[in-house]
Amino acid sequence: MQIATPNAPPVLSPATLPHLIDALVEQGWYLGEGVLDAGVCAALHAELCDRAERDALAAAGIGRGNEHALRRDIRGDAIHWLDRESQAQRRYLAAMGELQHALNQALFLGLFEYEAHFAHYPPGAFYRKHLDSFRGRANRVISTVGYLNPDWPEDGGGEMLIFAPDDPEREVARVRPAAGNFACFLSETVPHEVLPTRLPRASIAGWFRRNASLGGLVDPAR
Ligand SMILES: O=C(O)CCC(=O)C(=O)O
Ligand SMILES: [Fe+2]
Repeated sequence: MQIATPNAPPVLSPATLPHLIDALVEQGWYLGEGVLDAGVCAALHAELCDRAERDALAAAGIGRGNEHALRRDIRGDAIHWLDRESQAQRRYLAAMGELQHALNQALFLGLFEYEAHFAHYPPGAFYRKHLDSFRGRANRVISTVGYLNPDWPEDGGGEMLIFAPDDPEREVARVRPAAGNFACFLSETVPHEVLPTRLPRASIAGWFRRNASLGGLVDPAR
């Protein structure tokens, strides 16, 4: 049971939950603008910038377990897995716990775990079009992205594009990585991409997982 800070507003406003669930069911993705608490975004942004300045981030790779590989031609961010170290992280994770509960109640998804990392994209970095999970390896079910950048200018770049599940060439939405914005989509079917950023770009990417360990095979967490 998460102990809430007295009088702290919820990080993800409860009023967004019904919209989020409807959008996931109808189109497979949800975008909310200004739905994350500004104070928590600012604290998380400061924490990530501090890590970036201290070189306390790891180059992000693709693939999990033994297949993990660094591919600068595919993604150029640097990451740090959330570890509950700060109050802001604990509040963000508590909000994702509430979201997990709401998704399980409404959609019977059996989500049992959430993993998330900070991501710092230096100028010029991007993440090519991809899916977050592959069919048949039922692990990541729902993806979330929370954006942390204050005052993102129109020409800042770094937008995330979402493509139609049934037509990966058709763009259906794009989100500016401005603080407060939040995206949520089906990990197995929704292609998405991060355009090259012009400014340092901060986000938290996270995934709700189902337990995918089968027949004694270990399912690597990351
Ligand atoms: O930061 C974003 O907008 C999305 C990142 C992403 O797609 C991922 O980390 O899998
Ligand atoms: Fe992704």
